[in-house]
Amino acid sequence: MGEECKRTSGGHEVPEIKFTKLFINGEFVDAVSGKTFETIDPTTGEVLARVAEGDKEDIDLAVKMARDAFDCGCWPRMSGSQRGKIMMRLADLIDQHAEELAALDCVDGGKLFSHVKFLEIPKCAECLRYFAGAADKIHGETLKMSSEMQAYTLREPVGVVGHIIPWNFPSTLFFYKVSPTLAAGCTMVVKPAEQTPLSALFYAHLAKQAGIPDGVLNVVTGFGPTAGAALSSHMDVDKISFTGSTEVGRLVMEAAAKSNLKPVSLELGGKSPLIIFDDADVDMAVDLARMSSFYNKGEICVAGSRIYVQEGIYDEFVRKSAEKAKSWKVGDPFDPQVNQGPQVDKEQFEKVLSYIEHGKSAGATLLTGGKACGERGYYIEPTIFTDVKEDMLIAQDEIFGPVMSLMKFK
Ligand SMILES: NC(=O)C1=CN([C@@H]2O[C@H](COP(=O)(O)OP(=O)(O)OC[C@H]3O[C@@H](n4cnc5c(N)ncnc54)[C@H](O)[C@@H]3O)[C@@H](O)[C@H]2O)C=CC1
Ligand SMILES: O=C(O)/C=C/C=C(\O)C(=O)O
Repeated sequence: MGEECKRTSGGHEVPEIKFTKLFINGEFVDAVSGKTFETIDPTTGEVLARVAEGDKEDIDLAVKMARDAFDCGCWPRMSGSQRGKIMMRLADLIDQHAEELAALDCVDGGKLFSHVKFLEIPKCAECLRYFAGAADKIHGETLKMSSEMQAYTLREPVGVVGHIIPWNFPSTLFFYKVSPTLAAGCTMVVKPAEQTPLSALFYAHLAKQAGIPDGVLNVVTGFGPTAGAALSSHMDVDKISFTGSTEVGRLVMEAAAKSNLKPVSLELGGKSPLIIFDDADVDMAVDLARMSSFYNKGEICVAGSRIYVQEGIYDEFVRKSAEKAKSWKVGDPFDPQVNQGPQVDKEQFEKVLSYIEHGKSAGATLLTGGKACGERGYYIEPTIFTDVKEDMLIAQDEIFGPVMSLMKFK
């Protein structure tokens, strides 16, 4: 990883953390309050960096800068093809820094380095390129109203957009939100999750290098109830987009309704079922179920963590799933042989362990796993329960951890 590598995590080198301040109007600045917060390396539980703690005053400043940038027209009135060109440059810069960016999400969020480097970061660049291509194809419609009259529609940028990002896919979800916003000609304030603020600040730096004008993309790191709430209730934010828990999604919608009735996009939790019938290829189904439940340590909104298996193949499915779970390697997320790193933080770690305890006390059978592992950090064994009943919490709640619940059906 070159000369910048100075520290170690799980025995591997990680890059120097260069950006820890808020990014407002094209500059890295301290929070108005001067406060900072710690971001933790989940492989060790130790402090990785101190990051500026933005709150309402910083959000106000960032929104004002985003408004000024919108009103000056430098971005919304730039031709779509020119905006697309700048977005393409940003995509190229992301490709060039893939290793460093992947290392940041790995140390900050416990994500697998190889997955982030070879899957997520390229997907972020692809997402930008896709929307860069769309930037000059934002069409309206022409309607013939009568022989004398025609009506037409124009699509216009909505204005200043607020984005609130979770910690499970800090890069992917940053670009799922930021790319279409840039393409449409909007300006924005992004609030990354407090657990994983580092890559967003690096993206802000790259955005400036790519030529995105000052004030178009602002990043305010900080906590949900302060910075996040200030963004969603802001009177001068024209639209808010949020990915995270259902509980906070409700708060965001309420804040939007109570302030300026801004439109809201929410991407929330889930408890996706997999339904596996007797005629399925059992080996393939076992592999897919394992990936579906344990991918990204189960920290994904589409985790297929409740699995219904038809009675004819149930016993075989259970036996093979137990074998496969045992070969699923948990450990240092920089190690290419490892399948699963640590949960993102102590809170999630404890929450997942408490669901496991709940499953046991509710009468489900613990087939494999069920414990924390490793000498330090927030690691949990891939865990499978059988004999799960519909009304158990482990079959109802989004666990957001490596826990699979198996249920037999006729
Ligand atoms: N759909 C998804 O991808 C995600 C789902 N979750 C679910 O939520 C559970 C709890 O995780 P948390 O980190 O507590 O999620 P969360 O919903 O609290 O956090 C997500 C984002 O919302 C912000 N936020 C928190 N409170 C806010 C508020 N009052 N106003 C505006 N923004 C606010 C946070 O700072 C973060 O940026 C997880 O166990 C999981 O079940 C969590 C993260 C992502
Ligand atoms: O598209 C992906 O690779 C991952 C997306 C994850 C989410 O949207 C989520 O967990 O909320």
